[in-house]
Amino acid sequence: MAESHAKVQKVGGGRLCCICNERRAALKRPKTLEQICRECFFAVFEEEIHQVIVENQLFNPGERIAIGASGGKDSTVLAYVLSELNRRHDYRLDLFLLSVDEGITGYRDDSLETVKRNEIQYGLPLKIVSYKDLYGWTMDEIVKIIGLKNNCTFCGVFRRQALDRGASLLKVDKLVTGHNADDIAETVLLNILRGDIARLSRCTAITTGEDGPIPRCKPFKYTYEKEIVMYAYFKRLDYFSTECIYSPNAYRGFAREFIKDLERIRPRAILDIIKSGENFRIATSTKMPEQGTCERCGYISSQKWCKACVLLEGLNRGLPKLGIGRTRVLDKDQKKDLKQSIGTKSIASKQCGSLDF
Ligand SMILES: Nc1ncnc2c1ncn2[C@@H]1O[C@H](COP(=O)(O)OP(=O)(O)OP(=O)(O)O)[C@@H](O)[C@H]1O
Repeated sequence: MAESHAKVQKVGGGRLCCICNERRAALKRPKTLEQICRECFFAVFEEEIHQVIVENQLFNPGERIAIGASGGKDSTVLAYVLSELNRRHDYRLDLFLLSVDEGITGYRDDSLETVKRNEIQYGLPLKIVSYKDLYGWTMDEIVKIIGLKNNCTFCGVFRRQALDRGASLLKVDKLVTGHNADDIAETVLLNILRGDIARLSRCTAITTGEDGPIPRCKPFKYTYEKEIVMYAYFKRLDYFSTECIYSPNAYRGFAREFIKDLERIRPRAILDIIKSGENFRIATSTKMPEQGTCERCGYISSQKWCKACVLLEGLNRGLPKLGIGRTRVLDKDQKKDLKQSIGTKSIASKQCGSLDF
């Protein structure tokens, strides 16, 4: 509701909450610009997420659910709110925290300490899987070789698979992540800017991977980042707020700033971009990649080898740019050898590994 529509009353110099009309307003809700009190903010924030869960039938009673927990604000609020809603509405879910340790000194080691505290605070069992154990490399080691420019490709591709592997170790039915409305609007824009039709057609789905090993859901699909921060602040949740030290992704940064500018002028812009993304119709003549399985590790892939295996092969052969479209670094024989083993003409990838949720 726009502020002009909200019934605004004042008491002793302060406005009354436009929802309960009893308590003093403590904040202006970023999504609607309503002046509301803290208690009503908690109630509407949680109720909207509950409605998204119910309307989209995200869970079934008795399911085991892993929460992708990075220690950051989004996944911390997700873990907290999901445990609350699970109790309040008797979802009957078995919740777990699942963290991926990418091996980034001074960043992930600190944020994992936060997740370990969350494990105790929320009473949710925690499983940690690491890049070092799964792939034999930490991100610190990869960055030493590849530099800062393309490291997000490695990290995004490896994390996606690591979360699936962790989820399968936990034997869960689904994995939920803290991707919020801002993240999704940003990804819609990036996929348009890159002309990535395949990703554009799936990036707004609230549940993905239903045909893969473990479906993924985004209960915060319509939740604004600013509201998540406010919720965490007012609830005094314990989360880690430092940005990744290896994340210079300038292109995504511009998209993010652009969306924040639009939001300042018109808060609904975020929801409208998501809606536009949902309503794109892909021409039937557009060729879409066919999903199969990686011949090497068995993970889902539209090529002979999955992206993680291609990147890993490059690292292990001392040719780290192999999977990021730098085939110029190879001589003729190496290129031929590579094509045979990977079974694809083009192994070029997108710059950012996190365009797929
Ligand atoms: N290392 C990790 N371990 C487990 N889950 C992760 C990890 N990194 C990201 N995720 C999951 O993916 C979601 C989106 O991650 P992203 O890197 O975009 O971080 P973010 O938007 O800052 O989220 P957060 O505030 O939770 O860190 C997170 O909310 C979380 O659910």
